[in-house]
Amino acid sequence: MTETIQKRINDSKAMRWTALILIALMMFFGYMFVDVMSPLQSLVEQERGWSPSVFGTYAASEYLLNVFGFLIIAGVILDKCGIRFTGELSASMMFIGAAIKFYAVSDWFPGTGLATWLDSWWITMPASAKLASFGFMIFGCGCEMAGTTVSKAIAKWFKGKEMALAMGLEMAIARVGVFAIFSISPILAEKMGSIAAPVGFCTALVFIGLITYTVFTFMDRKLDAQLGADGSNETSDEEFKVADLKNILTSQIFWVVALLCVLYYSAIFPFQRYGANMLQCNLDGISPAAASNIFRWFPIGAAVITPFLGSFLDHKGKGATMLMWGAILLIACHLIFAFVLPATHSHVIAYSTIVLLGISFALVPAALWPSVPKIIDEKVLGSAYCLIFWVQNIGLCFVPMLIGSVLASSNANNPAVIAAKEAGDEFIPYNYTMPLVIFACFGVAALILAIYLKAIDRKNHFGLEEPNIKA
Ligand SMILES: C[C@H](NC(=O)[C@@H](N)CCCCN)C(=O)O
Repeated sequence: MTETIQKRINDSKAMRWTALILIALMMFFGYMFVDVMSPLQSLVEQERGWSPSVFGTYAASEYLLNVFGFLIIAGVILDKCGIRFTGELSASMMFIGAAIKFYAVSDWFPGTGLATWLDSWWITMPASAKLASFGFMIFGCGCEMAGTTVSKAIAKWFKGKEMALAMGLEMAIARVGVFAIFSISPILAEKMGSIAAPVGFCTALVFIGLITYTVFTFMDRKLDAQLGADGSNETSDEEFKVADLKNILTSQIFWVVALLCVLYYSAIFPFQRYGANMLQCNLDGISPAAASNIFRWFPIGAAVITPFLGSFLDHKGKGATMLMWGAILLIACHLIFAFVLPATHSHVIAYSTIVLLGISFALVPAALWPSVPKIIDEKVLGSAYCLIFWVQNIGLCFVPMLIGSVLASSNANNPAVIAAKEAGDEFIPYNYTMPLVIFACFGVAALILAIYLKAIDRKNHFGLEEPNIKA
């Protein structure tokens, strides 16, 4: 008797990579929206009166609801309702939040009753900033929930296949989005004569992301029909129970991964906010544009290398070792920025350290996210990703504030800073040594956790050092 083996939609290379492109586009547009206002800080100050501290509050609002528990609920929604519903919900929240922020910075908003009311309390925060922060908070919930949904979707579609390469490519595409918007946003704002133009442009792109994800859901429905699942919890036979969260939270390896994640990313994303200014201060006050030109090799370097490292992980493994090397490079780079760059003012050292940091930023994400399905039961994978993001978001929300205050206090008696402020100079030559040492300390703690992770993997055989594709 001949047995016919039913081919599934994700067995076709073309189909699973098409699925990846469709979901990665949602994240690409999402990451563009996140940073659309980052290069416009001074313009927003001129046009809408947002001071640097208002800008900081607005930036933190992205993570606020997530930190106060939304991401935990998001994990339950993801595991209970599946990747189709949660993806659509996240993309819709991203679009609604984006549209609110667009309205807040548009010329239609000032003079309305809502604007007058919002201006009547907490007067240091303009009405436009309050409403934009509210929109960004909703967008941030959608975007982080989408990030976890995408990881779970890739784990489902690429299980036993090129999973790490697919996750690496998805992250690479998102990083290209950051690079692209840093280049496009100032041009659009200048050409259209308003900060609302790039925000409106990216809001439209976020809507396109909602459409591409919707197309993916039709493909995923087909995969479920082939898997014989009912579509509510697409990948698992067993029903998810909220009580399962207890198993995650009491798992030692979960906490090792979550803490490693928050420590590592706290030395990356918050650094990204200060990086260009740090280069300016250490390279004899080069222009902000010249500093950005050096700094943008960081996300682009990571984008180019991440898929190769993902492919390496698929075929050769060594995930825990990659995490260790990523942390070692992170420590080395921050120490070079802290001590070698201020002493040498060398552009060659600046460029090569940025490239090294890009390699680190490829090593850790490429190894970290595909390792989660190896240590966590599939039916609670969504909750596990969300809980890791939750712990990480706490760091991303508060570390920039910590770094900002350390930068201010460690420069309080800096004569060059005092003189520049007294002279009313636009450029303030801050000394970044203390914040950079803090970033390096995060790296040291992440390294210790990576070494520990490798040890418990060796003992418990989680397979972190094993390839995803078995020959
Ligand atoms: C996949 C991973 N994403 C995250 O860690 C997000 N929780 C944070 C994204 C922050 C963007 N402002 C990554 O991008 O490596």
